[in-house]
Amino acid sequence: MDFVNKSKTVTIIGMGDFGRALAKRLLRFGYSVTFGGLNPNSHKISPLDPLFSQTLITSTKSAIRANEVVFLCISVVHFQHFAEKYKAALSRKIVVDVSNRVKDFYVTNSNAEFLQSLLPDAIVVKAFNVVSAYVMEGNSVQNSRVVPVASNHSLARQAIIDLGNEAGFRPYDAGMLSNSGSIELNSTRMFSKWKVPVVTAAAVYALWWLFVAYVDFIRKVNFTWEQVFLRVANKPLCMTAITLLALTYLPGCLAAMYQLVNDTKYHQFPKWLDSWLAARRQIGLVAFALTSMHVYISTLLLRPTYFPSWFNCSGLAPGLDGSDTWMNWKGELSCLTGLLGMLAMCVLAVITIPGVTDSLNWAEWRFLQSKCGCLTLLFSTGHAWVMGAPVWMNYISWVDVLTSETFVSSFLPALVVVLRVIQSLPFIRHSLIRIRKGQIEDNPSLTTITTDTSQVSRKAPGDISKLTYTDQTTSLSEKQQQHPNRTPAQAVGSEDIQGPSPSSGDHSRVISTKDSRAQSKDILVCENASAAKSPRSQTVVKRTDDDIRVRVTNLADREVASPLITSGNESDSCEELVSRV
Ligand SMILES: NC(=O)C1=CN([C@@H]2O[C@H](COP(=O)(O)OP(=O)(O)OC[C@H]3O[C@@H](n4cnc5c(N)ncnc54)[C@H](OP(=O)(O)O)[C@@H]3O)[C@@H](O)[C@H]2O)C=CC1
Ligand SMILES: [Cu+2]
Repeated sequence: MDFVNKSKTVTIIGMGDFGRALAKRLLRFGYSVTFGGLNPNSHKISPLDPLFSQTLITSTKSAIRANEVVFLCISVVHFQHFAEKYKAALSRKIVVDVSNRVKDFYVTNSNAEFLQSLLPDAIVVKAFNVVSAYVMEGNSVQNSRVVPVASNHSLARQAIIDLGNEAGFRPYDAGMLSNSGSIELNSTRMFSKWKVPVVTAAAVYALWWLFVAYVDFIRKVNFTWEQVFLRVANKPLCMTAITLLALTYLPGCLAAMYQLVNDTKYHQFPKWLDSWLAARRQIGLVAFALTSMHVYISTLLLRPTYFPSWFNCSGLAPGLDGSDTWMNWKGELSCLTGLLGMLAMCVLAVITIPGVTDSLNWAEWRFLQSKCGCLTLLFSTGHAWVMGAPVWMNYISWVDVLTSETFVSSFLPALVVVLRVIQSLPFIRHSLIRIRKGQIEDNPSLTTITTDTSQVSRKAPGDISKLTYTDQTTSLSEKQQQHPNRTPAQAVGSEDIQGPSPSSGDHSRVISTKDSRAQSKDILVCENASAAKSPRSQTVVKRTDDDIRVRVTNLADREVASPLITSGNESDSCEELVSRV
């Protein structure tokens, strides 16, 4: 079987929306397509479309025979019927399963594994199910979709990755077919990363609403009910935005504190902190959306009757049109701090757009994230304080202060600012830099193992967030999502951790563990799992029949080591670890 598809010919079974869109994309990139369908004579392919003029449309059987690579663009519901009929013809062919889950049609594990069980002699590859027919058909290949490709056969997987690359996608090796379950789930699960941030925002907004209702309608009556839609609703909106902003930067401070307390970056964060770090991007974007709304509403209402303390008036005959009023320092400074905060937030939001993220190098991205984040917090807190501080001075009791909306809502952001200032003090900063560098003295017994994904069940990018990272203030899962072609190790700039690699496109999962028996600077080499040799050699590469390999290294390579995922015990030796992997 020729896995290098030099002839650039493929078969597509199913002339529905997806099959046609896929054919168009492949034809555009120089492939020849043979279509096979149930009814080759009644299909929706327009003979007038010049793209399809050279396309052969034939019976399913002839189409399968025509090429080594067969895209199966039919619903999973028809798999069984299809397989029964064409099992023999598909023997030793690469069958690409593009299907997504169908409600009420139950399959164990995944559609792809179901198909593989129906076609045991074929090589099933899961790919392209994350791309919609609409996107597939589109002309634009800029920012094209990241496509996970999974199969039990590494050469077939590579052939489809090559094809995806040629067709303008960003395919990546997603390991074994057993990972198709999460690939299929990730492509149909709705807004899974947004649920917690949105629910948190709604809960915070509801709490601030209750607070505002108590302060402005029960404790004192400051507004009429007619103003609840904009003027009053704008208050909890602003308070929620600033709280979410603080919640975006607080976990970074907590992570730094955790590292300082443990004096190492190689301790796993608690699970809640891990999830919180991974959700920062979404929380920040929700904060940005609410801030934008707050700015629009405030601009609509910006007049002396709504914000009397922001304006001076001549005092003679205040006109209804505000013609004899002008903004005082408080009004001007509130607006300025608010707008500067919004500007910094816009920069933060823009750099989360994948195209922009890709155009920045790691240093630029980190600089903007960190500095604009700090500025946003400072300006937003300043905005609340400019509005509130002149009033706080006149308060006589603590109850007044504690029922001040500006004071209460700016408490958390101010705390984050203070934490960040403390963490930037020279002696604390140096400790953090030392810890994050992962110096050898840190933990001289540390061992890192990388394994090829075909060995361990590799997670799709969405699931990589479940692995631990200790990457300064930036979550690995975040960078992994932004650079899905990088392995977790690569995501922190450790390209060479994989050592001598026969196929550079392979992705690795990094597992760390402690090896109390490994001596510092000793690296264990094993040509295969059962022959762990000298503890003073250079690299560990295990190759079995296919492409499975393991590399064990110790702290001599640690400056390129990735954030760590714990597996194994204190007492495990390298040999045991290798044999277990
Ligand atoms: N549409 C999309 O955006 C996406 C679709 N997918 C997946 O792609 C697959 C196809 O989807 P889509 O194109 O939208 O569906 P359609 O219903 O538009 O097309 C399905 C096609 O499959 C044909 N077909 C059904 N059974 C067989 C069979 N036994 N042999 C040959 N052909 C058969 C149908 O033929 P006939 O018309 O004669 O019944 C029809 O042309 C699905 O598994 C879906 O999950 C994945 C990602 C996105
Ligand atoms: Cu405001």
